[in-house]
Amino acid sequence: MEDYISPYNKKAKCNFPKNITICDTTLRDGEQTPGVSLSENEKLDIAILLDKLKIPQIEAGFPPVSEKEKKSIKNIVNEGLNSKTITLSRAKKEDIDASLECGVDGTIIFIGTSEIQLGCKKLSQEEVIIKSMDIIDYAKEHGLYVGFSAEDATRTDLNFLKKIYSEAQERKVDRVHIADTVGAITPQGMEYLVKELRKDIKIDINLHCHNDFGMAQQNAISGLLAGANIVETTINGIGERAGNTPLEELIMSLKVLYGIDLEFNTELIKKISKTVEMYTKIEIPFNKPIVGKNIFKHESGIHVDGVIKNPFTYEPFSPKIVGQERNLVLGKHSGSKAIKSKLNQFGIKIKENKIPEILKIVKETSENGNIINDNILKEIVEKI
Ligand SMILES: CC(=O)SCCNC(=O)CCNC(=O)[C@H](O)C(C)(C)COP(=O)(O)OP(=O)(O)OC[C@H]1O[C@@H](n2cnc3c(N)ncnc32)[C@H](O)[C@@H]1OP(=O)(O)O
Ligand SMILES: O=C(O)CCC(=O)C(=O)O
Repeated sequence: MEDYISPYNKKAKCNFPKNITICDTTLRDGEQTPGVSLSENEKLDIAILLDKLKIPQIEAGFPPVSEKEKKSIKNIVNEGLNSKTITLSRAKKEDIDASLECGVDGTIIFIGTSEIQLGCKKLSQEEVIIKSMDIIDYAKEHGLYVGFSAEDATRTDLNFLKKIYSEAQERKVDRVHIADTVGAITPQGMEYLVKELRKDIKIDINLHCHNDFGMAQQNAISGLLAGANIVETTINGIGERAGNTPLEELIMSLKVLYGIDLEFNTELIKKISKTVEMYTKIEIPFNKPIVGKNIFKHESGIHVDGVIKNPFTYEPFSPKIVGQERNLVLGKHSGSKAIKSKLNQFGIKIKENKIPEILKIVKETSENGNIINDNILKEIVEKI
């Protein structure tokens, strides 16, 4: 693989579990982004791209939302993808029935467990255990792969959390979810919590991290290092409020920085990111790690000179790994090498002593608030 990262990464001891996997929830939590409503075809397109990327599990939706939502989930199931399809369910039999009707492989049963959630729903801890175990039994009896999510787990009393996860484990759920529902935990808090839970919980632990403080990815990595082994992600990090752990950032950090290659087809990342941007109408910030349009774009003269000589002077990995392209642009911060490189690209031959003149006009044009596109550069050259 083409990259050039810090040699100190390997010096630090990082004991990741062997069986890390990803469940992508773009089509469920991602779609909960206010204002987003994906059509059946759009959902199917995204699911197909996730499958091509080789994401093992797709959370395809939340069936009780509407008849159309159920139809979208059924369409994805009927596509016969390699990725497993799962849904979200409340602790209600009707939700499990709806998931069964959709024909998915599994479902995640969630219920609020923190004091604030229990208070709002007027439920005691005991009632929550009884309610959720009943539904877990029901879902398991009907052959579903079952995840149990303690909603707001990171603000839930630890003894209660251990108790409810242990009961779920006894009922043979396939995994438990630590939902950091409002992004309220730190990476160190997540490490502590996962290590505590790992004393009792031997099944898969899934991390559902929200990004309210920009910590979602760090929390996921910290949780994995502490012994959790599944992360829920969304493309472009969309989702409730500040969103979820971004799929592209997590898998590329694991692959490039930590050397954990989950064998995804990462060259499809830019395509899937653009598709989600187009369908959700949520613009990707220009500086969004991995997929933003500035990630492999260089204007500063010293950087352009470096990148021309060796791209790894100012890039940690090669754009083609994620389906991006390198882009050298001209502006106020350009140097002569950038001008020469652009002229070469256009096959324009010009005397060496004219380059400073062109550079001066390029800088002035940019400082006057204009973008120097290819045509403007050609006009400048013609003038000279
Ligand atoms: C943390 C998460 O992201 S959880 C997922 C959140 N996603 C969504 O809410 C998106 C989809 N939601 C919807 O389409 C609707 O809210 C529906 C169809 C699910 C429910 O609609 P309504 O029946 O009209 O209920 P409404 O949304 O107003 O209120 C939620 C109800 O669900 C109950 N509820 C919330 N969580 C759960 C749960 N895990 N198990 C059982 N009931 C629950 C609430 O207590 C409330 O019940 P109440 O009416 O007795 O007070
Ligand atoms: O854990 C999950 O997958 C569902 C819960 C959730 O979406 C949340 O708490 O934010």
